[in-house]
Amino acid sequence: MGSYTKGSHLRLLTSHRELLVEQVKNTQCILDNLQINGFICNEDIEIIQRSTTKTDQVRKILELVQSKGEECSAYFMHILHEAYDAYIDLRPWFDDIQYTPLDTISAIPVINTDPISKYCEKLRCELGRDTKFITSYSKSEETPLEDLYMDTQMELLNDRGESLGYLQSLDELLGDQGVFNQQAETIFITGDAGVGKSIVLQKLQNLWSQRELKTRAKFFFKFRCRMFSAFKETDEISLKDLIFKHNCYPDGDLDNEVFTYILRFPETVVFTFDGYDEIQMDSDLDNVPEVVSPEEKTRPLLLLMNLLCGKLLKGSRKILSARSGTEIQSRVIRKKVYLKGFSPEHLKRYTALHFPEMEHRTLVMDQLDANPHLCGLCSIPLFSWIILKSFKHLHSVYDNFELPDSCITLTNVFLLLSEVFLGHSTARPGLLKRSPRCPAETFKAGEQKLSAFARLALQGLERGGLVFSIEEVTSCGLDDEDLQFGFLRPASHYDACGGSATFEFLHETLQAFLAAFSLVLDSKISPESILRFFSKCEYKKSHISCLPCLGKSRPRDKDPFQTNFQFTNLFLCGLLSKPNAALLEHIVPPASLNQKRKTLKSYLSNSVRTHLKGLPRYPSTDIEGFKVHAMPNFLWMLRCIFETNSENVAKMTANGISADYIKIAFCNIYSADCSALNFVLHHRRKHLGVDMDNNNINDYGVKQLRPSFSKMTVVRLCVNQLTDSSIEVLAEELVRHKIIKVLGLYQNYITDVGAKLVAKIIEECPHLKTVKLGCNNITGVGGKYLASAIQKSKSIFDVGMWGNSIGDEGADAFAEALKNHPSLTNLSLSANGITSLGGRSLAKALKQNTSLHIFWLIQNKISDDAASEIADAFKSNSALTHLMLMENELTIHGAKLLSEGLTNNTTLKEVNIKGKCVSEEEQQLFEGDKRLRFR
Ligand SMILES: Nc1ncnc2c1ncn2[C@@H]1O[C@H](COP(=O)(O)OP(=O)(O)OP(=O)(O)O)[C@@H](O)[C@H]1O
Repeated sequence: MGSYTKGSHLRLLTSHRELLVEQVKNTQCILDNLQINGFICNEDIEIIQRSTTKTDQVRKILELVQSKGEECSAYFMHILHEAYDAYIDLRPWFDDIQYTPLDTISAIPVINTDPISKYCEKLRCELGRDTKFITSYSKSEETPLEDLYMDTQMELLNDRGESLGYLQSLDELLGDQGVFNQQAETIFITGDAGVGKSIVLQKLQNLWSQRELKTRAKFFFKFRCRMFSAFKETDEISLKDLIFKHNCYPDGDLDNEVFTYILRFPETVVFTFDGYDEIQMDSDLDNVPEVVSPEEKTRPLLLLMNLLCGKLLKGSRKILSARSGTEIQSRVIRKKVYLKGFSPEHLKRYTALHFPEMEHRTLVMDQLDANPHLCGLCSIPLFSWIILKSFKHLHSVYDNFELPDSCITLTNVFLLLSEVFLGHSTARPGLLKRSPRCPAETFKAGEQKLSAFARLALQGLERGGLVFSIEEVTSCGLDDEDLQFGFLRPASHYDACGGSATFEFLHETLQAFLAAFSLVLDSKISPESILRFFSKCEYKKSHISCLPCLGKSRPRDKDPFQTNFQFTNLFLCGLLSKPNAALLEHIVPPASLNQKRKTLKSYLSNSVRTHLKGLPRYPSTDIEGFKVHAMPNFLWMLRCIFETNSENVAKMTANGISADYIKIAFCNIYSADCSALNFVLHHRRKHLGVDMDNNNINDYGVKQLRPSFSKMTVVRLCVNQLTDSSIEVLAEELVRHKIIKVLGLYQNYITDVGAKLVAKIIEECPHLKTVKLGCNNITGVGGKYLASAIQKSKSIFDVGMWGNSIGDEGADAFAEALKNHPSLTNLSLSANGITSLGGRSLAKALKQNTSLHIFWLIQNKISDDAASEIADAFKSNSALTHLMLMENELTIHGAKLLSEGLTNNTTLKEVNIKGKCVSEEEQQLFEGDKRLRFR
């Protein structure tokens, strides 16, 4: 509506009367404001309150304000608009009518006297304050969330872990997109350590506090799951305690109106529970004893379980986050979002946020571009943050932007962070730039403090603790001043259930790093006992099944610290690696370092050997030979071997895979892991097929794998966010080595540019049998390149193009390829926008084809116009066994022609034209023809 004319408010109230009567629940706030500002008197209020129901009262109020004229009507609307939470259900209406108050009206104040909205306001205010900054390593460095937050890749998954596409904005998180279980109420966010689960929740909370989240939720309660393990065993709390005592208290709510409202309208409540993996418990969401009453006190964990299962406060929305690998029954999950970190494009934008000055940004970007492994690490936002902060540090200390080594490992990243922390505190003000210390000097100078932090971290890890009391901190030899280093920060007040101050490490991965440091630094820790956390990560034989990593095996074995142990082991490998010896020797006696290194290497070799022997073997369907399925901690083994930098262990691993094919699909591999994979695989003597489908590899990962492509006969990289730049690398390598048999690139971001490169691979690789290119962005142009290459290939057997858009132009080209093709047996051109025009060309080509057995053309636009040509092809074609034409535009007329055509053909087993264009009665006409199918 925008600008309001005389009488327009009056008219609006008349035309939207029913909506207002239905949506306005609180009359008191309206009456209070109308009275305070002299629009109505006591007598008016008494008359209105004589009506017994709320809807009648609203009707009376509407009559009254309209009878008082335009100004009163305008002010009435202004109240509804300003008392935001009291009338939150009207927000879409205000958007619809594009409401803007008149200047004269907006000058009249509105007080929100509704106790519910006063509480909402308090919640918004507290949440806004708590979520304003991204915590950093020192108070002075804290950055406003809005300055550094970037949406990451948020993939929706179904209950089988299959992709349902990506969320475009955080608003969609609470929406219906991707819901696979309407009955369940918990939205599950998962992802690796440091990928940004907490930050996503923080952003969501912050948006809600600013009223920028598209939701009608009036209440938003945030919790960290670790709080539920922090209670004493005997502690009992009720739902009311949980939200009021442990979150936000409703001031002056003597009549308990807020809680009563929450119980009446649970759908107005959103809870976030961050870090479910941090909970130490033995409970199973399947067998949760019911807490019947919201007032009843019970064990806090039980309360949480009941909320998540929807047994308590049914109808409220819950968002739960946990690290990947944490299992929760699908029954409880409404939808699942998997965070995949920064894409290359995100990383560019994130770098720009850190380096607003063009000159610096370019220097940093150049270094990143030259180092795909570093970029791979940067796809995890936490590592990205550390690396970019370190760049800044290097610049401030040494006046340059160069990182020390071209192949920087995760251990190096954390060493750099420690150097920054130690450098901050041991720096002599004003002298820093003129006399920088080298890393060894910085570590030597900070050795004592580093040991103290490391001791504390290890103690925590051993007792399963992430939060430390001040007594624990001081008993390790750390004082108040040491808190300024940045390693530790005060723990959020939600964790301290009323107790005294507590602290936590900047991030759990930093605690894991320091714990590993303690294992190396502490001379009292024997070489054998540095291996203490490996045994906690070993997988019991009974859990080894044929399922891939994200299958039904229980990777966590109920230990909430599993990934922290894995990280500690990884950092131990990194710290004891040869390249880091030069630094470590300044603070650890070389003899001790050597002994520990030897013990670790021999352990690693043995466990890799045992692991590889135990891998289940199956006959491969892609190529001749046997296939092994990697087990969940195979990836961690690879990571450890890479950190150790031991070529011997890598060689042993590569050649110890006693199969022709390894499946590491659905293993949570991200781009930086490809360096580890490559570190091992490039040592392989024999050829190997590698199935890496459904991971998070992207272009950086493919670049890292470059040397290993010389060994690969199968390259499966489906669903990995690859663009044409990956295909460039693949084309160069695969064409150079010419051993490729199977190339899987389904569901990536390949365009015609990439299609041209794939065509080159098809043309020049004489053993290539299978190419899967479905669900990319290939048009007729790319289709032509591919078809022409397929035409020339004598080995190609199976081609999948499902879900591109090659259209009739591409279909014509494929028709040419089909004519007299010697080997192409399976082809899918489904969902490619092919009309009868293309359909006719393909049918004509079939007359001259003797190789194709199965032809998928479903979900195209082929109509009866092509039917006679297809039927004609049946006469002369004697190779085709299955023609799949489901969901095209064929009607009864087409069906008749096809049926007649079939009488001349004995090879076809099925022609399927299932779709909406032939009615059930019409289908009955073909009952005698078993080969023409409609379902
Ligand atoms: N979307 C983002 N935008 C900007 N920075 C981010 C983003 N996500 C994460 N970060 C950076 O990474 C750090 C770690 O993120 P966060 O704590 O959310 O990870 P997490 O997935 O919860 O890790 P964990 O499983 O270990 O708890 C943040 O403190 C922030 O500096």
